[in-house]
Amino acid sequence: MVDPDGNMMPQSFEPVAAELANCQDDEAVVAVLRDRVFGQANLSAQQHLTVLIGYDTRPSAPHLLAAATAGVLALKLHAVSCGCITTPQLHFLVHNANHGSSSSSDSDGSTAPSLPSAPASPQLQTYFDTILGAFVQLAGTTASASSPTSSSAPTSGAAAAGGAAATRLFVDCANGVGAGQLQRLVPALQAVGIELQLRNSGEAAGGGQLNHKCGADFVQKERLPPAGFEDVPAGAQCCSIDGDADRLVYFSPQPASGAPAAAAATTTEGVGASSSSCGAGIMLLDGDKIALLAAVFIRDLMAQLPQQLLEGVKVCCVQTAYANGASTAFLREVLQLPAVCTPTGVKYLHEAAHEADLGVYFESNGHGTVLFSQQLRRRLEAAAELPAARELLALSRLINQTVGDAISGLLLVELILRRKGWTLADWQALYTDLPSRQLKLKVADRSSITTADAERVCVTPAGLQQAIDRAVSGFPKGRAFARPSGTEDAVRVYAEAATQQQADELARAVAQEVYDRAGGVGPRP
Ligand SMILES: CC(=O)N[C@H]1[C@@H](OP(=O)(O)O)O[C@H](CO)[C@@H](O)[C@@H]1O
Repeated sequence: MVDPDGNMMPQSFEPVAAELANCQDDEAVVAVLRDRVFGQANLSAQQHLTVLIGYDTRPSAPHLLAAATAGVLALKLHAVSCGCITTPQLHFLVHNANHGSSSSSDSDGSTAPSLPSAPASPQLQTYFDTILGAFVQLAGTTASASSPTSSSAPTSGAAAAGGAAATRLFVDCANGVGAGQLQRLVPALQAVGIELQLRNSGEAAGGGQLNHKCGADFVQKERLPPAGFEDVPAGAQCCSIDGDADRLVYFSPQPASGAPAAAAATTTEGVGASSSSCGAGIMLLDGDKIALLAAVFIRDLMAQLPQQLLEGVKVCCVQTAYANGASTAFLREVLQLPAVCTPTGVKYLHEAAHEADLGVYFESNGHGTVLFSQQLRRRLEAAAELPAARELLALSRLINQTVGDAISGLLLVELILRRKGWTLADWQALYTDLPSRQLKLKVADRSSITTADAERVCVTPAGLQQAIDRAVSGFPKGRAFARPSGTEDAVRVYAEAATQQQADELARAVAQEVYDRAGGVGPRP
């Protein structure tokens, strides 16, 4: 079962959803929710339950808001409207309502720059205060020791806190709900030396279309600058969020005549196993690169703590099979961190990251966050006289603890680049991606393909995995897998190899095996 965002619902909810689908009228729906959903909350009085409701900028929002509110009131529960907000902000507010505020009050006293005139609800204000307060604390405490951030496109704007040069960041908002929230941050970020230039804010004549030729998924899959970036200079610092602002990738447009950034693999998807190259476009810093940037920063902070404080503390980085092999090798061999692989879908990554005390998780498409366990936070709080302990705690406030969040992710990346004095090219040079290729094709019934080992091995149809293994063995540094999409009627193929041409060839060879053995539909790849 898939939710509107395309994510699989928790299995425990599937029987409830089936019961709801069978309800004949509203009363029956209310009864199922009361008995099967809120009953599980194990609360003595349902009046204590408050339901937080947010909405986005789509035309369906007023209708859905009215329906959801009516449903909550029918259950005689308290409804709180959180306004037009991003998905991760709503997660944050629910978490805060349950666990009490983890606002910037336990910081080192740095105060967040005040927000602009745009009124935020008190709950939302807590969100902004928390992440901005943490940013200021982390940027300020070592401002004198760290090199100034040197953006490839420096501005003459306000000087950053601590005297660093300002960074101009072009943000592709995917014409989604994140635009308005980032707009609120513009003056506050200007005060700390980040000049946001928002594009695709949904304000173009007629309103830009959500995620159309823009957004994190477009940029990551097509390796092209989004629409609306035609005038952005080559080498500029840019990022792209998606429509509901839970994914983030960074990129830098490359000169039209120049080759694509050496490290960037070209990846294009297309039904029918199209493998056309996008050509030179951008230097991409995807979710893998964000995860590794965070991991490097965290490892450096942890290295400043006494060994005994970290005794038994489990740190891990969670990826999926789509993570570039070079990122996994860097994690294991250079950072000496365990890399865990889960099936595709953030619910799996989130769960695996929760098992560690400090779990960094990101899908390559830019959806992810860093989770700190309660136990680790307590230990750090007890050692708060140590600057690195205070900074790790601040990091746990800067990064949304509930779900991937493009806004707090953006602050995380900007903070680390500033602290390290890195440009995007420096960050890209952390490791060199193996060239890769993604394809997708249609088969008669994609459920005929079943997988194991975090989707890296095909169990059925019989013989497919052996055929993939044979294809892979012909390519140096070759790796490939095929899996049925959870959100589209397609089978996705991923391949990487020593050269782009080989990655393309391997992907096509695997797509052909899938086509032949799993009932391909349409032209053979
Ligand atoms: C290769 C890829 O990007 N897959 C995406 C996509 O899932 P598929 O199961 O591959 O269709 O949508 C999911 C939901 O948004 C996201 O979590 C996942 O990363």
